[in-house]
Amino acid sequence: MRTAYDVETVRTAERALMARLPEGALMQRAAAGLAAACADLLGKVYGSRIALLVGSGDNGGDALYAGARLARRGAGVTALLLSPDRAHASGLAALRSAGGTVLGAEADASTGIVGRADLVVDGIVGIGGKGGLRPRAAQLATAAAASDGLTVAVDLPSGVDADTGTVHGEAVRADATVTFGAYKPGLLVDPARAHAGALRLIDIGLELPPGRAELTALQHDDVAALLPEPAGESDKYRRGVVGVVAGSARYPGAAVLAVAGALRGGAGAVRYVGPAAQAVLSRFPETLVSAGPPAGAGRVQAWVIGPGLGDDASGLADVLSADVPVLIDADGLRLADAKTVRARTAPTVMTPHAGEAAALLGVERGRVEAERLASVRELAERYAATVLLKGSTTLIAPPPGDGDSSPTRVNPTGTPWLATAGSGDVLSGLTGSLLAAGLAPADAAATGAYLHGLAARHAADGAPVSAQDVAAAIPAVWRDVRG
Ligand SMILES: NC(=O)C1=CN([C@@H]2O[C@H](COP(=O)(O)OP(=O)(O)OC[C@H]3O[C@@H](n4cnc5c(N)ncnc54)[C@H](O)[C@@H]3O)[C@@H](O)[C@H]2O)[C@@H](O)CC1
Ligand SMILES: Nc1ncnc2c1ncn2[C@@H]1O[C@H](COP(=O)(O)OP(=O)(O)O)[C@@H](O)[C@H]1O
Ligand SMILES: [K+]
Repeated sequence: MRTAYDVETVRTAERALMARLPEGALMQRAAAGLAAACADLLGKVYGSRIALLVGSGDNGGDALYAGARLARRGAGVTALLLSPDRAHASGLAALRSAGGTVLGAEADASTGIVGRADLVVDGIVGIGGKGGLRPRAAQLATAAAASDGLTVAVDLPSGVDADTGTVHGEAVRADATVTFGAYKPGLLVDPARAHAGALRLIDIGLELPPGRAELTALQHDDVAALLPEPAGESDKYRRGVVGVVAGSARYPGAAVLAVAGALRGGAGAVRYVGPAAQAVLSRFPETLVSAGPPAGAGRVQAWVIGPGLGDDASGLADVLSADVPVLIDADGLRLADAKTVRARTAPTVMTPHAGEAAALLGVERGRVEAERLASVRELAERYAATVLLKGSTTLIAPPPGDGDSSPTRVNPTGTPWLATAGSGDVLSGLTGSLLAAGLAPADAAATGAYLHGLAARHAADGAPVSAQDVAAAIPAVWRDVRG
């Protein structure tokens, strides 16, 4: 599991550790890790040209000390100082005595040092950054973007918000980020994540309380432990039955795709209720179909409602009053009333994309995309539901009061190839099936998103995919995760 902590928690852990260590020891650990990562990226340190972008805080100190280490290995290192009189004094001394050059940031305009560097080290700001980059810092970020060399961010790409993943104006775009002690939420959530490049975590000895994590990302082992597996005494009912209320005369395909996802999600049977039964049966004869209403369809352990429903709200009351987990997607999100959802006693999972989330929150889509973490948490609170916000970073927020041990999850497996019509329908069926198989709501949502993202990568393999391809690839990635 990857775990991210907010700045306040990291600072507290740093203080506790610093009190036990000699002065400067922590920064030396950070700088050693940073220098090693830079050397890996460069391949050959001797003779390389390195530009350090140095702000006035400890982030700049890390860059200066790492620069000194690289200068001692034969690199030509130049530091560009944003505030010469406030730059980290002992870091500066170390760089100078290792043979590095120190200039004011304005020197870049006349010398073009950043543009010609093999490696640009962004030590402008780290977790002490506030708001958007100030104009001179922003100029350096622009110069780094235009450089021929690679850019490594120290702790965080300067200009992104560590706690929220928002980006205010110009920010450094790194090829890699070397972060210290713990991942910060902004490194895992877009739009900031897209600025971070490849992540490398350096252990500097911080002890972080697991219960204070802001964000977790499941990895193979975590997901493998959650996947349902039939036991010897299983039958189709014990494995769970998922009911799917989806599709319409206009959108029969949404029903087919939701059922396609559901059939691969571990439930023992899939019931389909709605007007697209012929389309579903011709593609998946194993589906149990009925014309409705949902209450008359027979027993189910979880419902999925919404994909391709159009304006048909007729099944909604039955489904929302059922005492089993319900996943609401697509048109269902628009049709469901917040009060009814809040009043449910069994769990509810909602799966909006940014546009749907914006409509539910009454804000512009752009705001949801800029503030994904705040948006998903706000929806989870409003609806007292587990909310899975889809998109370039898929986030899963549990309802408030779900226990401190349940932080927001971020899915690490997505791919932009998933942005294809109908892939969300596959995800809702898949996740509903995992709910029916007995996974807790946040686990079902995180596992569904994980498998769905991996399936898209597997199916795409560098080429466009359709939603059907994604569904068909689920068994292969399930096997892969089980290892
Ligand atoms: N505290 C510790 O024990 C350790 C800290 N480390 C480093 O220290 C960093 C934190 O250092 P600081 O607390 O000094 O803070 P930073 O160096 O991140 O930033 C503070 C400085 O940046 C300036 N600044 C803030 N917002 C700005 C903006 N929008 N535009 C331009 N300049 C801005 C401030 O004036 C201040 O001088 C970490 O990110 C990490 O890189 C590491 O050395 C590991 C150990
Ligand atoms: N840029 C992106 N990067 C990664 N995944 C994406 C991106 N854009 C969309 N997705 C994923 O693609 C799927 C699209 O779902 P959705 O928007 O509901 O489409 P549809 O309604 O056509 O099924 C979601 O799983 C979402 O997370
Ligand atoms: K930085």
